[in-house]
This record gives sequence, C-alpha cells and structure tokens, in this order.
Amino acid sequence: MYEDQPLGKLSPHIYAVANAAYRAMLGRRRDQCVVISGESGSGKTESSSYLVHCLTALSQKRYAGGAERTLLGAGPVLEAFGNATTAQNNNSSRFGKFIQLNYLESGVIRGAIIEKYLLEKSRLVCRDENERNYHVFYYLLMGASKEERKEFSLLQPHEYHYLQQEDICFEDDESLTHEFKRLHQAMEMVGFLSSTKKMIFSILSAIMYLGNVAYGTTEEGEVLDVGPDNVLSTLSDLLKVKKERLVSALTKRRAVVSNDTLVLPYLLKEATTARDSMAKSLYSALFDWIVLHINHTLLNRRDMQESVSCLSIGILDIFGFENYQTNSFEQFCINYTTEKLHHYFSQHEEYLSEGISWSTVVYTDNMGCIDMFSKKPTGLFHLLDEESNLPQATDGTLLNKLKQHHKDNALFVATAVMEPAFVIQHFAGRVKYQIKDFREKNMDHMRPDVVLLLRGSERAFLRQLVCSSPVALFRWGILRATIRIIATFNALARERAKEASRRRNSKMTLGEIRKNSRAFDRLSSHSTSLDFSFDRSDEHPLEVFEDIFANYEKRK
Ligand SMILES: Nc1ncnc2c1ncn2[C@@H]1O[C@H](COP(=O)(O)OP(=O)(O)OP(=O)(O)O)[C@@H](O)[C@H]1O
Repeated sequence: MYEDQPLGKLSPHIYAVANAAYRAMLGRRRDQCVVISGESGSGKTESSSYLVHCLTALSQKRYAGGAERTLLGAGPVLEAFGNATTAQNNNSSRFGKFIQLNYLESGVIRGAIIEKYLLEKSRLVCRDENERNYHVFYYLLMGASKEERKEFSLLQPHEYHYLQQEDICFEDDESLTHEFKRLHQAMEMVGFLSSTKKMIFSILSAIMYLGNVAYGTTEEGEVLDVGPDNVLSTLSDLLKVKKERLVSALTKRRAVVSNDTLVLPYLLKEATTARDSMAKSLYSALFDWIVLHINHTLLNRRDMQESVSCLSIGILDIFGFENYQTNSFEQFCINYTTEKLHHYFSQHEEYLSEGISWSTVVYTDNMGCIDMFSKKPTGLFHLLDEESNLPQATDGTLLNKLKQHHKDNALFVATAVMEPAFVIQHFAGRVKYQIKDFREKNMDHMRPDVVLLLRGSERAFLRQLVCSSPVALFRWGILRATIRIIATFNALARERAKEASRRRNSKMTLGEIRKNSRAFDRLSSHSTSLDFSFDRSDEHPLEVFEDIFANYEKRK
C-alpha cells in the first residue's frame, strides 16, 4: 500500500517512513537516516525491525543477495544478549544501535553494518527490583539439552548469585526453551558454527559461576581465601585458565611502587568489585565480538575488493529519556544523548511534512544543558574525567567538584548537603542522579590482571576477546584460517586423487570422482566467505573443514 506513495497521502505508518527514505535515497542519490527516539517501551526496537523488514522487502524486488537473511538472524541474537526485562518493558534494549543498510545505486541491498552504543553492563551483577538479567542466561538455563547442561556445567537458575537477586517464577519454561531454540537458529543464520556457539555458552556459564565466588577475610577485612573449590575448578575449566592464576586475579592486585611490583591482597569490597568487573568485562567483550562477527557476515566481500559506489539508509534505535527511582552513570549518559537528539530535532523540524496534525511543538533551546555536560573545561564530563584520573579521588570529592563548579547554574540543582546525589533539569524533566560508582563506571576498562589471566587461556577464542585490537586480530584470524583451509583442501584433494587412481582399477565410479571434485570446487570457491572468524589453531584442520562444509551446506 505504501510503496511509491508520497508521505502524508495515506495515514501515518512506519512503512511510509521506510518508503520515503528509500525513494529519497534513490531519487536524490543521497544517504538517508531514520532517527527513532522515545521513552523506554514506546516501540523503538519494534519500529526499527519493521523498518528493516520493509527496506529489505523494497530492495528484494530488485533481486537482492543474502544480507537480509543475516539481518533477520542478527535481530534475535542481539536481542538475546542485549535485551532484558525491566520495570517498563519486558523486552527492553539495554544498548543503543545504529544499523546502516548499504545499497547499490540500482536499489539492491549490498550489505549492512551494525554499530552498538553503551551496553548496560551493571545489569549483569545487580539490578533494581522487578528487573532481570539479560535474556540469554534464562534461555540457556531453561532451554539447554541434557548434553549441553553437562558440557557447560549448568546449575538451576536459583543457584546462581547473579540471577537469584530477583524473585523469578520459571513456570514459563516452555517459552524459554522455545526462545533458546530460536536463538540457536538465529546464531546459525548469522554464521556461527556449532563450535563457536559452544565457546559462547561456556563463557556465559563462566560468567554465572563468577557470581558464586565467595571470600573469607581476616578481621581487618583483607581477603584470606576464596572459594568454594568446586566453583573455582569449574571456572578454570570453562575458561581454560590455570586455577592458581584465577585465584590470584580474584584475590590480589598488583601495584607498582618505585619500580617494584607489589602484590597486595584485596580488601573484601575490592575483591568483590574485581570479581564483578571480570564478569562485566567478559560479557561486554563477548557482546562486542558478536557484533563484530555479525558485521563480518553482513559485509559484502566485494565491497572490500572493488570500489563500488554505495548509498545507505541508517536506522538509529537509541535509548529514550530515562528517569528511574535510582539513576546512575548510565542514565546520565543516556539523558545527555537525548539532549543532543532533542537539539538535532529542534534544528530539523520536519514533523509537519509527514501530514501528522500537531498542536505546535514548542522546542526549548537546550544548548545550555548540552554545554553544562560537555563544554570545556568545566563541563560535567570533563570534571568526571579529571576526578577519575586522580588516585585519591572518591565519589564524594567528585560530587563536591561538580557542585562547586556549577553552583550558579540553574540547570544544576544541588541536593541536601549529606545526600550523595545531584539533580539536573533536563528539557524532558528533572532527574536525580546518585553519584555512587560514577568514577568507576567512567573508567570502565578491562582490568590488566583480568587481561593477563585471559591471555593465558588455552582457548584461542578467549584470547581473542581480550586482545588490544579485536578487529585486527579478527581479520588476521580470517586470513590465517583461509590459508589453513586452502592448504587442507590441497592436501585432501591430493589424497583423494591418489585414492581415486588406486581405485580406478577397482570400484570408484567416474560419477563418484566427479562428485568429490565438484564438492571441492564448490567449497574452495566459497571458502573465503564462510565462517572461520576466530583462531581455531587448537583444532584439527579436518574438524574445521567438516564444520565449515556442514555450515555451508546448511546456509546454502
Ligand atoms: N508496532 C507495534 N505493534 C505491536 N506491539 C508493539 C509495537 N511496538 C511496540 N509494541 C509493544 O511494545 C513493547 C515495547 O516495544 P519496544 O521494545 O520496541 O520498545 P522500546 O522503545 O524499544 O523500549 P526500550 O527503550 O526499553 O528498548 C513490545 O514488546 C511490544 O509488545
């Protein structure tokens, strides 16, 4: 209905927006972008998936390739790992995303790129009441087969500290089992091999076990021991790291004092923070790797080899304004983003052209608020960075600094002297932010001790997650895998040829020989676009070969 109809002719609909963007891209030969913004639960993610469906359908008329399939699989994978039940929305995206669909000048889809912003890591280790952890944990725990339960040493949900904080009723097992099956399928659609899926599930299991690590302390609060032993053994097995090194990373920190490295025991609070930080870093690195992998599958190989001129339509599905009972650094960043978007909208007032009747929208000029956040040298972000880099600073000193620099700003409202919080008057309303953990969340990097530990893992996949440049390593991994696969093809082809000549006098028919060589031809011509997206040097090349072949057949 909406195809080729000008905006405003029919009643407002997301397909009208898709059609307008598509036509404008082709007609004006200019890239387009659809910005979706709104409160949590208002339908941003649903709208963006309808947009993707419609935009790929419009392109399909012009004979598109396989990018749609990957895109359709990418949705459920990102949703499982990046969405959770919140008080507002039982499928809330806890990250922002930008999907860029690339088109040839003829309007055929050529590939796509997904970019993610700010995954809410804190959710992994604690949440408000009525909120849940990321969907994928529940899917795995309730949907895994007996073999998978054994392989990943899975327990019951209530046995994990990171999951038992909420009062969950698991009577809805069937739908979770169904979601796990759907996740498996979606992972295959984006090109995950079964061995890759296993690595991912092992890491998820390890993250849940990390929450069960408990500490014993001295009277002074220094960490004396860590356990329980079975949890540490399972962790060391799942992560394929040495148990002693794991214990050391969980209980001690290194400090460099006048060129000497001191190893000091953590205090209990520090140790718990180190443990939680390891879980959060692992999950975030895994999420980044998944996005990277999906992008690799979505990227059209020819784009890298030829310079083809492409047009694009971007879809920005970004967090809306958030104002909860407890607001922290995440809401601080999210609300700053909505301020920036609001400013953008106020400069590009185009609602009327869609034919939607409005009582006039009065745009408040929010430049003052944006400056308060980001203007050098005393913008809130700059002060936060300054205070994050001072070793002696605390949340308290940070709050004093913010109050001191912005005491005359009407948009910054100080709270009672003893209250560890501050209030900001946003365009959309007043929000009270708790200062707790602002510095820590702002510094939010993988701890060097954790990096060292995981770099020592026997699992190449884990080593890849923590390397300094995942993109470079990812590409290098592909190149190495390609070379290895080609070498394997050649070796196998030689063996088969020898065998064929041996059998020529006996049983192997000409048809069989042809069939084998066709399989090789087919595989070698596609090998470079298949999935060997991480270093599989710890596996036998033949296993890799079989796996890739099976996956290729399935995807075909
Ligand atoms: N077009 C639609 N048709 C039917 N239901 C919808 C539609 N849009 C949204 N919903 C319902 O509203 C719920 C919330 O939508 P969605 O997850 O897209 O919100 P959101 O704005 O992306 O929220 P968040 O910011 O928390 O991620 C959906 O789970 C669905 O039940």
